[in-house]
Amino acid sequence: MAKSGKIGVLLVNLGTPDSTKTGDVRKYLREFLMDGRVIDFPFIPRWMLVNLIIAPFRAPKSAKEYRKLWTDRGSPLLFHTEDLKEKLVAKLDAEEYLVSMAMRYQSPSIESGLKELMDAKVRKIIVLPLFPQYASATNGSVIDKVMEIARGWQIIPEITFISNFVEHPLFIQAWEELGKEMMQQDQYDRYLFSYHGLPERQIRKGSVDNYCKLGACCNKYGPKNQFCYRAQCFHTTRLVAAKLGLPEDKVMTCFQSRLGKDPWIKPYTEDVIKELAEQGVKKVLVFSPAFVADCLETTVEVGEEYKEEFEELGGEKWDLVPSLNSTDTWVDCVKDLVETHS
Ligand SMILES: C=CC1=C(C)c2cc3[nH]c(cc4nc(cc5[nH]c(cc1n2)c(C)c5CCC(=O)O)C(CCC(=O)O)=C4C)c(C)c3C=C
Ligand SMILES: [Fe+2]
Ligand SMILES: [Fe+2]
Repeated sequence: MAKSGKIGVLLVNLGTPDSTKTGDVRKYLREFLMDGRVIDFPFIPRWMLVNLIIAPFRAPKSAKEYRKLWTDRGSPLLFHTEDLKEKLVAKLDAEEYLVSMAMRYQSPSIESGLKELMDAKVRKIIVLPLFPQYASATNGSVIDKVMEIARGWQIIPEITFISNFVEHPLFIQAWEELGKEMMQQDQYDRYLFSYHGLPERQIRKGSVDNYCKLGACCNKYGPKNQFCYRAQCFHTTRLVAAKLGLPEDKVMTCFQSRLGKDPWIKPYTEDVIKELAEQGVKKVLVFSPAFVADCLETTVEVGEEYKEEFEELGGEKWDLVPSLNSTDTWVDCVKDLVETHS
């Protein structure tokens, strides 16, 4: 029998507040941090921590940060994801594919993205969480949410989840091209790859047969640690650095954006900045390849706060490689991911 209907594609990024008002930032933080895959505590302690401590105290501070980031088009995370979707639509066969876009938290919701696809009676859905390295807090959470929604449908079409795309050649090439452009303009003493951090506990919980010890084990990426976020980050660094021909002793991987007092995966970006300054390093180029779109964590945290820290400690140049956003090679990467999972 001939197949009927298009293939639906759902692109999902993390989410961002609806505006920079403290109330909207608080609403966003509450939804985000009440996700049991993000703060992986039992419900009551999580509720108390989020609603009595983090949301009330962090919201005004975060709102200020978001004001530095906001543009005429709103939050970069959101508009870059919209641009990515539009460019993907232009490259895919319109007879075969229908693309929608959603945010895991706030708007547009995953419910609305899936509804658009289901209303068009798609025969299959491909879900692409826009996080290159798998983490339960991000990719896992998107998959969980889609399954929760699909549970309520009478007919559940075939659904394919793309778990991660850390090794996709076009993902690596897209970073190579952006890095090259920066390196044509200046020369650097060190190349820092700063990824979003995760609580160490979350890596241990996902470690198969207790393999991951959060040490040198993560320097290799293979079947035994294929879901280890830390190992995938180190692997990304190696692949991008090799493509750019960067000398091994000038490349470092580190982890940013810690929240709370529990240990997060190391080395911490703040510590590495201090070490570099102590060694007399003057010029640093920073990649943030856990993010596919510029956002608070790249533009403000890396591009402004870490830069200030480095310069206060004697550094002279701290440049951030812009994110993939909706650059051509990245759009080609997403197109290829969709077509190979069709
Ligand atoms: C690589 C992707 C991400 C992982 C893994 C991740 C884990 C994670 N994040 C928090 C807490 C916060 N993250 C915040 C912002 C934020 N996080 C990501 C991506 C990952 N998070 C992005 C793209 C953004 C930026 C969103 C934007 O609007 O630009 C924030 C909010 C900002 C702030 O108040 O500082 C928090 C809080 C935890 C706890 C966690 C893993 C457990
Ligand atoms: Fe985060
Ligand atoms: Fe590991």
